[in-house]
Amino acid sequence: MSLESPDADVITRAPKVLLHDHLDGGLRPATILEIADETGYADLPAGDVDGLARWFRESADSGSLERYLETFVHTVGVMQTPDALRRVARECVEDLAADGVVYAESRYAPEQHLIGGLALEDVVEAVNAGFREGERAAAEAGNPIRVTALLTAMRHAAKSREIAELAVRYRDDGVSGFDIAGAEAGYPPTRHLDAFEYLRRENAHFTIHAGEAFGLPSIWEAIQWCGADRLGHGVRIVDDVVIDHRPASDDPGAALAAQAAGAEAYLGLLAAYVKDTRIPLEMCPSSNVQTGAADSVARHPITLLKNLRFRVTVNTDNRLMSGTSMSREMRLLVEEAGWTLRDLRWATVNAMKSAFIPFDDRLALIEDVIKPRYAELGAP
Ligand SMILES: O=c1[nH]cnc2c1ncn2[C@@H]1O[C@H](CO)[C@@H](O)[C@H]1O
Ligand SMILES: [Zn+2]
Repeated sequence: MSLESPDADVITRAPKVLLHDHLDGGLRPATILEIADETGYADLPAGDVDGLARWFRESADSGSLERYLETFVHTVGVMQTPDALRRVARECVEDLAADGVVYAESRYAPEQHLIGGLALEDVVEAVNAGFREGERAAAEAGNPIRVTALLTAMRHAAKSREIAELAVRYRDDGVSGFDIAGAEAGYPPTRHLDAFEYLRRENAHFTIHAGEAFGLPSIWEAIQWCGADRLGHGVRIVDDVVIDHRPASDDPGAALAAQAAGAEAYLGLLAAYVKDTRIPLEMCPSSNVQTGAADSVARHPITLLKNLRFRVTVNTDNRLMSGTSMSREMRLLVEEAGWTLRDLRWATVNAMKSAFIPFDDRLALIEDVIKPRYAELGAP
């Protein structure tokens, strides 16, 4: 085993922190089939586990965020009863724990789970019950994990204020924050300013999907108008980084090589603000390759931003649509972008520092779990 290039086994054993994972993007294919059968959902595009898994991966591999998002119709379609929501949430926790995740924030949009007649509160309570069951099962299996929920509002809809109020109502019951998601182009974050201003008055936390399918204006609004604590993706911040007299986004591979060879990076005012105020970037390499926000993991801006010491974190986004896991995202970064075990530890500590749970809880996980377990793996 080498620190420079940790192998798959070491990566699986390493403690991980996951801030950006959609509950409705991480179902087990077998579970989708079983719930569809039980609830009479007849629209699934495949009738067997392998075929369904392949359909999600291939359909999400479209180069467009809008088409990628169309695949969620089937996961959301089978998440419309309390039993289904509880089961999906429990399995999510078990799957993350088995992959070495010790703390996760799992997000979903309650407003998308009302088709079967549930109230917003029913949705949150069913998911919370599943998370608690999953935590108990994981602890019994020897993989303790803590999971909190982020409530997402869909950016094309008009429910953000209501969902923000729901997040505040459940802040002492398993919900740690708020998010907006969905198609980015045409739906700027300021459309939901009322929700964000309300959350700030309530001293609540939120992240915003920004700088994924749309560039700097979206990131700027998310931070300077809305006051986001973190950025979902934020990859396009590289549009505001110049290396060798060219925006790093012109040719991310060349920019990375030039920076590694010693070329200075010049940050625009927005990039400097994001870096200087340590705004966490919830980066999701495989997802971005599928939606066309990056052309490969090797050339994904995450590595340049890590080298420039932005507060980078590694995330899965949608495990089902990307056929991925935290271990796989980390393995790809090691194998294709030269990340070391130290880099993985650094990103993990970054993520834990950036979580929406109280500071003392974050510190305890860093000092009592993450650092000692990385030390055992040989990364002091
Ligand atoms: O990468 C993404 N960008 C924007 N929206 C997303 C992404 N992944 C999932 N969702 C959207 O978030 C909803 C709630 O979880 C999902 O239903 C999907 O529509
Ligand atoms: Zn996302």
